[in-house]
Amino acid sequence: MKNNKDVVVSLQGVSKRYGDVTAVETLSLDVRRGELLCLLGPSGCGKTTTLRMVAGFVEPSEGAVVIDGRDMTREPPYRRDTGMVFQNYALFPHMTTAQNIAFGLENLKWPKADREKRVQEMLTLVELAHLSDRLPAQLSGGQQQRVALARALAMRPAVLLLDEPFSNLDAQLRVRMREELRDVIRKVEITTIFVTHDQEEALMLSGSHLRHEQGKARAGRHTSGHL
Ligand SMILES: Nc1ncnc2c1ncn2[C@@H]1O[C@H](COP(=O)(O)OP(=O)(O)OP(=O)(O)O)[C@@H](O)[C@H]1O
Repeated sequence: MKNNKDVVVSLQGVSKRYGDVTAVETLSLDVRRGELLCLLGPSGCGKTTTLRMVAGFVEPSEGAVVIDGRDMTREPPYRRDTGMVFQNYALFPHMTTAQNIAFGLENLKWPKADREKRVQEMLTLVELAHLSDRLPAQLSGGQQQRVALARALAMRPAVLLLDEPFSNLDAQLRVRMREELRDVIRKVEITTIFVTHDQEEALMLSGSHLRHEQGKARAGRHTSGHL
């Protein structure tokens, strides 16, 4: 039997409607601690909306979003203990690599020395220590993606959320970045939800731990299990 303490994210009958459009319909799923869940499906099937409901950027029309056992359905993003990497990275253009990574830490009541130490740890993790003073415009796409990942992980969130993070990269770099991301996720052992429309990407990232959510995101229509 599943131990509920192991469930980090639980979507319970979650729907989202925009007027006549139903983006997500009564979706229920659990993500356990340390699990990497790929949401895989064609454009428009509701993957991004699902991820945004977990992050708190979109409020469900129905259902509940439970994170670490607490009902977060009506809570704002900053209270949810999630870190998100967006398709376009959403880095602050006027801030250096180190400043971007430090951004979320400013709101924590950590001593300055601890914050600086954490930024250094993150720079090392994503191998960007030598580029810590560069602005995003002076970085390659892959490097920007790594800054976004480091920023999302810096606050030690319970859940890492990734929305097609490689979509702006060329094919060769995409493959390399997938491997890097998989290594980083393994190293920090973080619970992760990854959105993609690319089956190869989903398979490569989740390996033997693929839980496959394909087609329209609806309860009863998604298959779940390990491939
Ligand atoms: N703010 C919005 N207002 C109205 N309709 C929306 C809004 N956001 C999403 N939708 C609709 O909801 C459906 C699901 O969108 P969503 O972005 O979640 O899909 P997706 O699977 O992530 O697609 P993609 O892979 O293209 O990003 C689509 O039909 C979309 O047009």
